[in-house]
Amino acid sequence: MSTVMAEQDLPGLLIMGIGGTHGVQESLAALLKKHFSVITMKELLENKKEVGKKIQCIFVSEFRPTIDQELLESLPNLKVIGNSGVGVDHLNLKMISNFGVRVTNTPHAVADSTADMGMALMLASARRLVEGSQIAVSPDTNYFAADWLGVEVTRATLGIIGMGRIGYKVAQRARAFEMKILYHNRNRRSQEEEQAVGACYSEMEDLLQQSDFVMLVVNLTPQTEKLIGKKELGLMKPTATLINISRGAVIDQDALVEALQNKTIKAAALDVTYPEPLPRNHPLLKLNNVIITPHIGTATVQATHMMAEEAIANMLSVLNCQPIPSEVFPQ
Ligand SMILES: O=C(O)C(=O)CO
Repeated sequence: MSTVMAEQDLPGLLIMGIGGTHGVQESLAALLKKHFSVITMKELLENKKEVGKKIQCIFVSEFRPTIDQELLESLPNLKVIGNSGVGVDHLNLKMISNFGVRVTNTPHAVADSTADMGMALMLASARRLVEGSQIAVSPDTNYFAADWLGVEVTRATLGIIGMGRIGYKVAQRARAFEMKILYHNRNRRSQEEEQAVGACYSEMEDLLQQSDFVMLVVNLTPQTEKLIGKKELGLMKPTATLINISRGAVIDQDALVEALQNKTIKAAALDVTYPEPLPRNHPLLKLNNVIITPHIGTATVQATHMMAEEAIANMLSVLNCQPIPSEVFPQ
C-alpha cells in the first residue's frame, strides 16, 4: 500500500510572497508541494470562504507581506506561520498569538549567507569596489588608483554588535583576516566560544571608540530601535565604517546622513534601510561614501532552499504536535 498522501489530503498552505507564479520561486514551490497542498493568495481571494477553511499554514517568503487581523479572521483552521528568515519584526506576534497561531523562523538557514554579506559589504566599502567598478566602465580611461586608495581590513579592529548565530559566523570569518574582534551582546559568550574566534567582550562605548569597522547584527526590537544615533556615531572614529546587516531601523538614519555628510564617520555599507526600498530622493542615495544593497543577506540559491526546508520542518512539527525546532514568541 502506498504511503504517499493524495494532494487533496495534504495540509493546506498559503504562500505569501511575490516571486514567481506561486509567490515563491518555482523550485521552492515544488519543495513545499511535497508536504502541502499549496494555495496562492490569488486563489484565496477568489474564494475566501471555501479556500480559507483549508489553510493550516502560511509560508512567508522573502517579501514581508502584511498578515493582519482581517486575513487571520478568514483562516479559521490556521495553526502556524512559517517565516522564511530569522527577523520577524514584520509580524505582529501578539495579535497572531491571540488567534492561537504559532510563529516559527529559520535562524540556522540564514546564518552563513548573512555573515558572508557582512564580510562582502565590509570588503567592498574598505576597497571602494563600487567606485572602482564605476571608474573601470566610465568613458574616462585616464584614472589613477592612487586617487582613490582604500584601506585594508586585515589586522583592523572589527566591532560586532549582536553576537548571535550570524554575529558569531562573522567573527569566524574575520579571524581569517587576522582582525582584532570586539563584540557587544546582551549575554556574554562563554570563554571557550570567545577563544575559538578570538573575540573580546566589550562595552558598547569602548567598542564604538576603538573599532575601524562596526557591524550591526542585532534583531530589531523596541530595545534596539535607533540603537545607533547621533551620540553613538559621535563616539566612532572619523576613519570608521558602519555596516548594517540587521534592520534599517536599528540606525537613526537622519543622524547617519548627518554623520556621513559631516565626515563624523568615514563610510557606511547597508544591506538594510528604513524603509525598503528608500525613496529615490533620499539623501543616503546621494552620498558617495555609502554602499546600499537591497536587503539581499539571504538571497542565495543555497539559503533560500535551506530556509524553505527549515520552515517546512517547523510547520510540520506544529501540525504533528511535535517539539518545534524554532518557535518565536511575543516578547
Ligand atoms: O533572515 C532575515 O530576517 C534577514 O533579513 C537576513 O538578511
